[in-house]
Amino acid sequence: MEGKRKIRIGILGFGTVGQGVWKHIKEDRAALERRLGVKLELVRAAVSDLSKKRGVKLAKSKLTDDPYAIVDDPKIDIVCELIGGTKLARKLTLRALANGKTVVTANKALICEHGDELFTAARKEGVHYFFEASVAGGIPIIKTLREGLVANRFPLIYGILNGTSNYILTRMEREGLSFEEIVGDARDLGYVEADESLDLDGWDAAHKAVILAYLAHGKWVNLDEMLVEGIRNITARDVAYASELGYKIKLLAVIARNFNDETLSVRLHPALIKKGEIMAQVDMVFNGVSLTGDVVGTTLLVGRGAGQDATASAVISDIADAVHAIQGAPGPLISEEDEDIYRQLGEGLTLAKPKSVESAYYFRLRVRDEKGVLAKVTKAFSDAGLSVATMIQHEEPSDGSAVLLFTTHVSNEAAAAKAINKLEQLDPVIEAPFLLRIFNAPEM
Ligand SMILES: NC(=O)C1=CN([C@@H]2O[C@H](COP(=O)(O)OP(=O)(O)OC[C@H]3O[C@@H](n4cnc5c(N)ncnc54)[C@H](OP(=O)(O)O)[C@@H]3O)[C@@H](O)[C@H]2O)C=CC1
Ligand SMILES: N[C@@H](CCO)C(=O)O
Repeated sequence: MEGKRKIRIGILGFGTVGQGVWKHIKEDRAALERRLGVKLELVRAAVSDLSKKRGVKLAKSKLTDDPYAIVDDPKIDIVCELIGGTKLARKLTLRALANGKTVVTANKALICEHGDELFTAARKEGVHYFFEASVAGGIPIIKTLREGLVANRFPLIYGILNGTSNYILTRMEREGLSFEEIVGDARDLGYVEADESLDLDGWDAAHKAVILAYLAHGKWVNLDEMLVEGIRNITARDVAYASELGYKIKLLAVIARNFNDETLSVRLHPALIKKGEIMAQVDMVFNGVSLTGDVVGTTLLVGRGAGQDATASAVISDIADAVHAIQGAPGPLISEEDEDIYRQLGEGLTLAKPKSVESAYYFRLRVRDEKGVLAKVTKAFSDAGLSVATMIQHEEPSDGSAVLLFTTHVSNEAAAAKAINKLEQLDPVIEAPFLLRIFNAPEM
């Protein structure tokens, strides 16, 4: 392989991930250079506040508060966009690509919103845009999907794609705390997005689900066409109730394609999964992705989904691919820039309406503990078209109320919404009814 003897890297953003990338390239430079056959130079990193104290120390000359000094620097070959957000990051990425640089990113929000434009720009400029760290942190899911499992079509991909939510749900389960009591620790560990609603309201995992759906099925799904629900409304009691029923609560992305009627459904919501499932053992900051391919069967990948080191590992793997591409090696086996391949994958595919998505359900109701209440509640379920599978009652002697927990047989979102509406109107129901979906993983 011929090409440059030295590859120069500029980093946009020197926060959790940017510092991790810098630190590991510096610490592991000799081994990396041996493997890649080139020298690596970390040229500069851009930040917004030059005076901020940072864990990874840099000479003053290596930091700039002008990100354009990186994307416009003719000496820099690879730009790592680790700023986050979608406005400035988009501008800088387009500018770096237009300047002929290879760009590596961990920014799932940006790809979800502007992936098409950015892939087109990379294709036009004859460079690559790499994004392994954008989904599931350190798990090499992008490479697995487009290279290792290239022989497959995927009826089902599901998993835990947000480290922050999984960390919070795990500690709620283990320590009985509320999520407000735990989120600060997740922040300190560097898991939480600058805009934490991305993690807590499900958007971050939804962005990742959109990216996986595109890679597997060639279709960009708009977030407003998806069911997206985060973990904010889950109480420590729901976690305990779920446990009593034999389940754990996980924030799950589910990407299901029906190859008979060519519909695709992409959704993201907390779900009860049986404690015995391997996915239920994926705890703390770990993510898990289960891919069912028509050739391979089911493959499950588990690893750290957020945090400095795991994410740096994924970014550096992209830097290695970028070095190879710059040195003239062929690009990825199937790259997102091969738009024809992706167009063909998604041809004729329609998006299932969120209301038609099928699931079994868990309902929590607080009712006045009085005669006839159960009959009213079960009638509401049956009028909505839901069939009850199990029921548990917890008495609250302090105020004479009772908490009723129901699970249902498989139905759909339209029926579940109808049930909520009917239950809300019942006089003995004294608190907003709450539901969660139950996800029954297919046999492996
Ligand atoms: N943290 C994680 O575990 C993971 C994060 N990601 C993604 O990686 C990206 C970075 O995340 P993370 O490192 O956590 O974020 P941080 O908030 O820790 O870091 C962001 C960095 O960008 C810098 N920055 C922000 N605005 C500007 C600007 N206008 N000009 C120059 N620099 C700017 C900040 O500067 P300053 O330091 O001065 O404020 C900071 O150094 C995001 O897209 C995120 O979604 C992906 C996987 C895991
Ligand atoms: N905030 C994200 C970072 C990794 O993408 C998470 O918690 O999963």
